[in-house]
Amino acid sequence: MTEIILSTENLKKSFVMSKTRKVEAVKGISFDVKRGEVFGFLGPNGAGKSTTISMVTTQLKPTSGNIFIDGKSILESPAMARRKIGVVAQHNNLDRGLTARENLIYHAKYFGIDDKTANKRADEYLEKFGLTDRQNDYVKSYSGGMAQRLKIARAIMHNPEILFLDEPTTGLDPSYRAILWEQMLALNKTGTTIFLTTHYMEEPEQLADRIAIVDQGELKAIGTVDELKALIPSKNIISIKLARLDPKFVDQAKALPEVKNATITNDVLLLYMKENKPDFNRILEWVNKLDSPLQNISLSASSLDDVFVHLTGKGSVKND
Ligand SMILES: Nc1ncnc2c1ncn2[C@@H]1O[C@H](COP(=O)(O)OP(=O)(O)OP(=O)(O)O)[C@@H](O)[C@H]1O
Repeated sequence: MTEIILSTENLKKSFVMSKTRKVEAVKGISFDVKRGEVFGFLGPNGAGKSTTISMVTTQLKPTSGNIFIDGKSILESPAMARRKIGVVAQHNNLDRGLTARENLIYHAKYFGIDDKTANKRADEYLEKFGLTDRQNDYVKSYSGGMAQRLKIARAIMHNPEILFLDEPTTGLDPSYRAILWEQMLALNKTGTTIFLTTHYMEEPEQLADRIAIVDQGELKAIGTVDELKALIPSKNIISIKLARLDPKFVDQAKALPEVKNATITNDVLLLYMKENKPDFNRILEWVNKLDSPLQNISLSASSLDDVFVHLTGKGSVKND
C-alpha cells in the first residue's frame, strides 16, 4: 500500500472535432491524491473535470501522460485499477430494468465476489442508503435522489480503495445533498479515499481535505482551503455592483489608501482590503461619488468562491 493512492503525470487529452479543429480538453495535469483524504476537483463548465475523471477511472485513454493507482500505471494494468476504484458517474447508468438489489448483486458478481458476501453487503448498503423497503422495485420507478444513493451503494459493493464521484450532488435538493455528504464522509471514515468533482463551493470548502482548481484544461492551484485562500490578495473583500461599470473605477479604487487591490469580475467591482476590519462607510462614501448608481454593496470574509473567481475569472454555482 502506498501513501499516494492516485497520481497523474502530465496528463493530456485532445479531442478531434473536425479535419481542422482539435480541442485540448486536458493540457498536462499532474497531481497526487493521498490515501484516506477527501479530495475536491473543482472547475467551471468545460474545465476538463469529467474528461480527467474518465481518464483516471480507465474509461478514456489519455492522449499522453500517465496515471498511477496505488503506485501502478493504470494504462498498463487497467483491470487491477478497476478493482481498486469505484465510480459514480454524472448520468444515471443504473440498469433500469433490474431491481435495486439486482443492480448491486450483478455488480458484485462482475468483480468475482461470492454470493454470500454479495448478499451480505447488499443488505448492509441497502440499509445504510435507506433503500431496504424499495430494494425489490425496478430502478425505473426510482426518484433521482434514490437512484443517486443506489449508484453510490453499487460503486462500493467491491470495497474500492478510492471512490470517484462526478458532480454527485448536482440537481439534488439541499437536504439530499446533506445526506449524501454524510454518507460520503462516513465511507471516508472507514478508510475510503473520496475524489469528487463539483460546481458547488460551500460543500468542498467545509468538507474536503484538499482541493484542486482546474480551468481550461489546466491545474490552477491545489491545496487545503486555507492554502488556497492565501492565494488571494486579502481576507476581506468588498463587492460592488453598479448600474454601469467603468474600467477607470478599478484604478480609482486602487488609489484608495485602504484598498490593496481591485478588479472587475463577473460585472462586479471587487475591492481587496488591507485592513482586517475595513472602514465600510468610507468605501460607501467613495462609491456614492462615482458617476454610476450603486445597486448593491457587500463586505465578506474571503471564501473558496473568491479563490475560484480569482483564479478562473468565473463565478461558481452557489448553493441554494
Ligand atoms: N467526447 C468529446 N468529444 C469532443 N469534445 C469533448 C468530449 N468530451 C469533452 N469534450 C470537450 O472537452 C472540454 C472539457 O469538457 P469536460 O466535460 O471534461 O469539462 P467539465 O469540467 O467536466 O465540464 P462540466 O462541468 O460542464 O461537466 C470541453 O470543451 C468539451 O466540449
